[in-house]
Amino acid sequence: MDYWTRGRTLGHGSTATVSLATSLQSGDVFAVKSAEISRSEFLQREQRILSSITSPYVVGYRGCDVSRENKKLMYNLFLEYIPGGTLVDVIQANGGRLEEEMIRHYTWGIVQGLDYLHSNGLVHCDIKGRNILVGSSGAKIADFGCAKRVESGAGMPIGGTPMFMAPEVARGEEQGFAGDIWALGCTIIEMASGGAPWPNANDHDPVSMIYRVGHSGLLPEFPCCLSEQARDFLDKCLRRDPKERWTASQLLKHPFLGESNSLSKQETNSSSNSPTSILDQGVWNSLDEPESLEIINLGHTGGLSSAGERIRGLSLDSGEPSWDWDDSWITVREGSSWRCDRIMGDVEARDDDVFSCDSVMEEGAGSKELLSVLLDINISCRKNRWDSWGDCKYGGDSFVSSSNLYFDRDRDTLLHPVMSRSLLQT
Ligand SMILES: Nc1ncnc2c1ncn2[C@@H]1O[C@H](COP(=O)(O)OP(=O)(O)OP(=O)(O)O)[C@@H](O)[C@H]1O
Repeated sequence: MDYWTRGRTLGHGSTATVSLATSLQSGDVFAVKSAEISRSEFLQREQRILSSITSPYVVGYRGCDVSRENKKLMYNLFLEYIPGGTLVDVIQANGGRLEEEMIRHYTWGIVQGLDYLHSNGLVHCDIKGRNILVGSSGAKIADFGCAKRVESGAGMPIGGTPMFMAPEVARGEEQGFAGDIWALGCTIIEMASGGAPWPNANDHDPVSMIYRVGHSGLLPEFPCCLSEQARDFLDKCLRRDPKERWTASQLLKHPFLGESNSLSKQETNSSSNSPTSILDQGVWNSLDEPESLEIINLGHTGGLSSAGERIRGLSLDSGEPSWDWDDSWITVREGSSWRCDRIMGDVEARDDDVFSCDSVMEEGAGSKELLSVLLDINISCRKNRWDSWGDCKYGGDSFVSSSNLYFDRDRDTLLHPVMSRSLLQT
């Protein structure tokens, strides 16, 4: 890609912003996922993975470059533009839940994608509706910022979204192919119910979420609207023991996908980019047409001016659980630790204070057992009170997306999304 211009924003994650773009030579439209180069570790990891694979069920790779915009060096990953939005957008556009025929259709595409990835030794690690894009031929797996190769994955931190984590992943034991299958099961629940796989869980409280998934012995509730066949499929995905879960290639032969699946097969055989089914047509009609592209000429970024506004923008626009942004947060990176100069309840936090799990647990909610394995966490807390776990932030040497909680096992560190956003701007 030689010369290109950036168009309207398609979406935000906290690791990157995705915009529409157009090639000045060919006029081709594509998506560009960009992050400041100093904060592009996840994006570069995604580039390494996407550039090595190609499948109709995975968002297509189109190249990468580095640009200078607003005096900043940006790392850009070029992707196939998928106009239908994410699966979550499609669920919302269909009144909050999908009919079983649509669930079958999208599930078939996701399982095809997983079968391809797994047979190439790749684990996605963050399957969920928000990371599935919907094209004219069905579902395509996107957002490979957490993905890893099984042969090199042993030393890598566990990543993903707590609400979609398999029990063995939540316990920090392993994150393999079977973890993606569990997350697929959670995504089916998302499609069938329009809600979270653990409906009563507090997704602002990721630590207790992880504890519940990993140690409670419970399963997410199966939506009652599903047929027996679909419930049986779900049962094969949501086994707590990863060895009992079916593989993607087994799932492709399950009657839920194997029978009466003419829609999926017919669409895969089509090379057209236009919607080819009534179902898709409904989706397209409900979504915005792309706006005309605005040339920015690699030297201008429009939009939000101050760092604070940009942070708030990330917080508000991500569409993820609304992590509170509060100006009373002060987090400063200093050496390898984080400091906070606020008074919090009975505890005065001084620079570089390190709170033990016990002192935190006096005020924190639940999950002591899990925290006991996370020693020496550096914690900053909001002014005047210890809040729930969802409002605490945990130090570490990385940054993450608004929806994801990263668990850095080398440093025994949990990273909280709010902190990631402040990290992005400091
Ligand atoms: N190829 C694409 N075509 C169209 N829209 C896209 C494309 N890739 C991403 N998007 C939009 O941009 C949003 C953010 O993309 P993505 O999830 O890849 O970013 P991220 O920074 O990795 O996010 P996260 O915070 O979930 O890790 C998506 O939810 C989607 O709305």
